[in-house]
Amino acid sequence: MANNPISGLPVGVSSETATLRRLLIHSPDRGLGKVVPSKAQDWLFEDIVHLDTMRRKEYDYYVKLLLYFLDPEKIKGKLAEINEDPTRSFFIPGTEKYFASDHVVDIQRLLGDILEEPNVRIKLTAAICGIERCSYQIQEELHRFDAHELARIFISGYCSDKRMLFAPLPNLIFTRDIGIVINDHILLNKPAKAARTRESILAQFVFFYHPMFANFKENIIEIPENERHFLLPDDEKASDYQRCTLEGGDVMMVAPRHLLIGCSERTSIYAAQQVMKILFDKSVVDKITIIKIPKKRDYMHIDTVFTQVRRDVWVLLSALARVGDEARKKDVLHFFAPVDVNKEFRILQFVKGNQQHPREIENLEDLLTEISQGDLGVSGPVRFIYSGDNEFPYGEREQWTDSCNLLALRDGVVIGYDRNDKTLEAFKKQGFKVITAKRLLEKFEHNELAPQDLTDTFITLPSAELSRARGGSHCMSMPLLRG
Ligand SMILES: NC(=[NH2+])NCCC[C@H](N)C(=O)O
Repeated sequence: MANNPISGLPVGVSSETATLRRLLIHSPDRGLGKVVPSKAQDWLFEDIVHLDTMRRKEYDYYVKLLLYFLDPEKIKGKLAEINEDPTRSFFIPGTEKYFASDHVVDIQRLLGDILEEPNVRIKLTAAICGIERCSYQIQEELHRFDAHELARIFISGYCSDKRMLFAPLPNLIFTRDIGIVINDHILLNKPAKAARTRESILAQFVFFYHPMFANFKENIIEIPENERHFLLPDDEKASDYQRCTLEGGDVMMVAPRHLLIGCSERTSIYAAQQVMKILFDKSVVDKITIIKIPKKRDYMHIDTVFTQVRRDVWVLLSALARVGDEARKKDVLHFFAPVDVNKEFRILQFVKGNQQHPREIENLEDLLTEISQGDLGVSGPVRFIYSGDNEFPYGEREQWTDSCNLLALRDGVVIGYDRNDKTLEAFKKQGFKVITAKRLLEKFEHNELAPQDLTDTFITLPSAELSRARGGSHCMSMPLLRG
């Protein structure tokens, strides 16, 4: 492989808030600018986006922040030059000025690397052309492109000669969903939505063929399908007990031996069971808690409903929590409410060796308190910050724009969207400092502050365009190494 691809680096995630050292991301690519209104919803966006704004004024800040925290040498002192470059070449894998960090890694770069190998290129081209039903002629034409351009085509569907060969992958920016590092294992997803199928083929090739994961090949887990899966009705019509789908936003590595799996619109109970069996058999974890949430577009994955901020602080949506439940029970109407509303939310905890006797946990706060105190050794109280400060109607409004979907750079230092005002107020009330990404980067660049000095801080990311894609900073990250 040319250009010295990164090889054999460590992989390991055992918590949600230990210092983030390496992660997989994907900068919005040209495919996002090709989404047409009639397909936006099918492609899991609520609207079309303005690509240039999304990149320059929003996502690029995310990358700059990540670099400052994880790989400062790549960025320190260069901010003005980067900001002034109209080509954004610093952010584009395969170009001369690309930041090429081994800590903040764009999956597009890894894809470009593996496509340098003739054997991989032939196999992957055939696989993509197969699922996208390309003609033989197109398959032949694709061999003309160099590796990095081919990676761009596979991701964006768009060819530099202005042809669209197949649909873009606008959701690849949500790298969280393609796979999950569970201790020293990597679990690959099985997407529920057709719009995300090509993503998982690309991910499968990257994890199996890129030298970066060479030492982990034995530790890559693919979820076995239902033996009779080919008899099941198409997509979502199959029942939760037969269909095998799982997306990374539903899997949270909260403590070294404890994994959470959400069963949701995207992750089926069947898949959760398969994963539990494999992880217990391999002894990767000892405890798995399954959180069943209503299958609703707004909830999608469990990480849209809660994420961890600090060992003893969590942000969550009250509607699915004890607080919301207590509020509902204050009047008598709940006696008449459709039973399924409550039944759709359930928490069951399974312990290795005793899977037949799961323990029911009544609400989210109890579970999260147990994790903080029982698994992570917190001795004091555990605090909860509610979306929209639990004030009607801001809880739901702000959850919709990812108030509960935060990425911890380290314990207590998180990145989230700037638009969720009430949630930000709630963070301030709990003693968190709030600072914009832009301001923070200026302070870093002028040596007024260093990343390691920050404590209890919420860094806000501009989000007018990004939030239309229905995912926040937690979704936009696949941590590879923490701690
Ligand atoms: N982990 C997450 N919550 N990811 C959000 C993914 C959003 C994306 N538009 C989808 O619907 O698939």
